[in-house]
Amino acid sequence: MESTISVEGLGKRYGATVAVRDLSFTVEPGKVTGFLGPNGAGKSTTMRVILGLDRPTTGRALIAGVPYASIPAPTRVVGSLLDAGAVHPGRTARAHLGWIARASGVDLRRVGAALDRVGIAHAADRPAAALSLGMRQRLGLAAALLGDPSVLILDEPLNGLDPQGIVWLRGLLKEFADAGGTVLVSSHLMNEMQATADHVIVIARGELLASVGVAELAARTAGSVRVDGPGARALVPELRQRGARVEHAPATPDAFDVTGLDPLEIGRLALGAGVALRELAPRRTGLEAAFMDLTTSERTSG
Ligand SMILES: Nc1ncnc2c1ncn2[C@@H]1O[C@H](COP(=O)(O)OP(=O)(O)OP(=O)(O)O)[C@@H](O)[C@H]1O
Repeated sequence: MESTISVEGLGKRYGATVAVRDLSFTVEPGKVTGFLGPNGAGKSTTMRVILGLDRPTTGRALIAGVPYASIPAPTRVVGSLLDAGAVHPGRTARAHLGWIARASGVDLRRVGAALDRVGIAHAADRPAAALSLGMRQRLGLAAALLGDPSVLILDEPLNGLDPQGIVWLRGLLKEFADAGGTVLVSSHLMNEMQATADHVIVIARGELLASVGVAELAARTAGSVRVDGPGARALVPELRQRGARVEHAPATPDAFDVTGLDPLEIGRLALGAGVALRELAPRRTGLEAAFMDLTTSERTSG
């Protein structure tokens, strides 16, 4: 079954703090949707409301057309990971999943498969307190996948994963989406989101800033290129003349960050000027630069 998440005019207030205001967006099946925003933007709050863990002050959030609380067997429709620390420290990974399976009417035989799928079968009988952060994150993912859901809602699932783990999770999410699943995943790692997400929803101060395809957003903003070499300074006037923004890289004698020209154009210019470079490398990806632009202008205008 394919399930869309729709957030409609959502508002959430905690006393005097407005965590989310009039937020509307949809998360489509068949795609990985990144959920981005600075600290305190309201991402976790929105995810908790979608999962029925927090009551909205205004508006609503629906999964496949109904609120989470109205889904008859929710773990079979929605898998979630909000806080990987939320495991009883004395309970083993296997017992933790067994407990969730029993509580949600999932066949206990799925536990072993889920442990295998997230790569912690070898640690299945260790108490949760003896698992590393990355292993607890994988256990949380196993719990999310246990009911074979069509929707995944994951809050910062990359936290604590090693580079292999990050690549593994990227593959898992893409596969899940390719099979028609709906994925909403928050992260602060822009490079990773650019590699993983098809679509991003960007919020700040509880408000929607953008809901857009990753490629489109990344293309809107050029990333910066680090240009470093003993004679690089000589290139600066020419770079500026061609419309690039050039900033001296902090704490370096000869390095500059150039925005608005691609590395090949800069390389040709250096070649023409006979300037040797030790570094000519994209630094910020388009998504990271776009995120900074979006959230910084919001901060200064707000
Ligand atoms: N239970 C709560 N009680 C009071 N204020 C809260 C509560 N939960 C969240 N807030 C406030 O709501 C705002 C949004 O927080 P939220 O955790 O949703 O942001 P976030 O985008 O997930 O941030 P981060 O990237 O830091 O995890 C913050 O100002 C936060 O302090």
